[in-house]
Amino acid sequence: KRELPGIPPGPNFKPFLGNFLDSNWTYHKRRHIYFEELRKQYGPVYRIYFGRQLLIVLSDMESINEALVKQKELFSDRPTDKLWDTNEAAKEGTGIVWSNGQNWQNVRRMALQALRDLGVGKATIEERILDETEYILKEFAKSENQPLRLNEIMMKGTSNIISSVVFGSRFENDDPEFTKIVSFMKIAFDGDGPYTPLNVISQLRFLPFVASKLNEIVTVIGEIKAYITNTITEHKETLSKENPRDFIDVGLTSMDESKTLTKGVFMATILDLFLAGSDTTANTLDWAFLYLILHPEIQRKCQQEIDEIVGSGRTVKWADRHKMVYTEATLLEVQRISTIANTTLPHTTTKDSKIQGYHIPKGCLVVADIRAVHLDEKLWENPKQFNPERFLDEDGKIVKSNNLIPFSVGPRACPGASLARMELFLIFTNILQRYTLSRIDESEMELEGVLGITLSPKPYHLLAKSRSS
Ligand code: HEM
Repeated sequence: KRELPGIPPGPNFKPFLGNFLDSNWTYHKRRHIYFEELRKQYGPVYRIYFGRQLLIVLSDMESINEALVKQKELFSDRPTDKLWDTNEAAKEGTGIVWSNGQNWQNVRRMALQALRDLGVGKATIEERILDETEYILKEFAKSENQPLRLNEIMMKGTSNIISSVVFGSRFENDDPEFTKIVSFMKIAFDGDGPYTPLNVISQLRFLPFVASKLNEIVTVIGEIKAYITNTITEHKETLSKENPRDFIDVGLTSMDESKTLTKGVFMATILDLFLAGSDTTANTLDWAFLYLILHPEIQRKCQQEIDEIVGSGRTVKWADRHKMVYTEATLLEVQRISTIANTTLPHTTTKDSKIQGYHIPKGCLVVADIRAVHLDEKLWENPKQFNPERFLDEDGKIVKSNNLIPFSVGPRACPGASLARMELFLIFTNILQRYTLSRIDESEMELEGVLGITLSPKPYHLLAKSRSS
């Protein structure tokens, strides 16, 4: 119970459990509010104990930059050895999210290069996103004038975009295998992620209830891996190294050339792209439409801009975004105010260091509280108010802000940011071009959010009315 001298301040804690009961019980699904309270009490750099692990929370731009950018060599590792569940999942190799050192650099570089070669930021990926948007719109058409829940539709859409980038094909929305994979991802993201009680008391895994849940997870991951293995086998037979069709082709080529990219690492990387790329983007869209329903005047302004710049005769394209400043500002404001990744994933320190004068010991856990930066009153006027205009200057141009960091900063920052931005813009605008969304039940429209690995809106229904009828 004796603390190291000079470490950041923080709340009282219990032996063995640390502050676990507060973060997981008192603030169940509301850890973001717990962090908000702690920041008020202890300032922007504070500590809690997650079980026996010291966890440092950095919750202003200065401390985040000081750690993740200025001391990036010390703060860019993941605490793979300290988290029981990730250790378990990584038995056959880690992908991008949970690798460290040279292995991480190699696999991250390979994935980024592959995404670039396959056309993220270029027309190829745009076509895949627009194709998938048409399927999303078909789901809207099926539920016209009936209560509609966006989350599953968006999850299937964003997973299918990753699928077409990775496998070169999409799943049918009513394919039971696909529905199972998507609901598994949803369950995983609704859980506590790195804050799972198993990381405090790993023996909990022997309780029958927990053991059967873990077995279910192992079974679904096994099925996903079997699917990936089959797809890899099929791809091998038709592979042309000069013309990679998708991520699997790029991976197969790199596997031949590099020893670090083993089959286990490649498999884990594909799982990472699905897990990190589907729920995050789907959730941001879910928030975006919730805010538009609550602010019909902002929805109208976005639609007016779409009508003016594109009209109704063709789909909205990525190149249109330069002229659609109000819509761009609205999407930036959604990312600021909802901050679906309320904190970064856990980082760890490879040496003792100092942040804002505090001692940060080697091997502790560190997270950046992105939500705290996005709601910092020193950086934003009325931060809890939804106001796209804050991202527009007097000449109606977009104001770029270094304080908007939904994808984190430093070497661990999200490698999927370009893909995500493209998806957000194309799906958001093409839906608004064809549908007007409105609220059904006011009591559902809560903005506090429910925290799993990401922060999602409390499930809500909306009404989608075709603009052409
Ligand atoms: C709006 C959507 C998204 C948001 C807000 C988001 C946000 C983030 C954040 C905050 C991190 C953690 C960075 C850190 O620990 O410092 C992260 C990591 C990551 N994201 Fe995203 N992300 C999004 C979409 C995507 C997409 C579409 C992909 C894949 C194509 C993706 C792949 C990854 C991967 C692989 C990592 C781990 C990076 C590493 O450890 O080196 N993300 N993302």
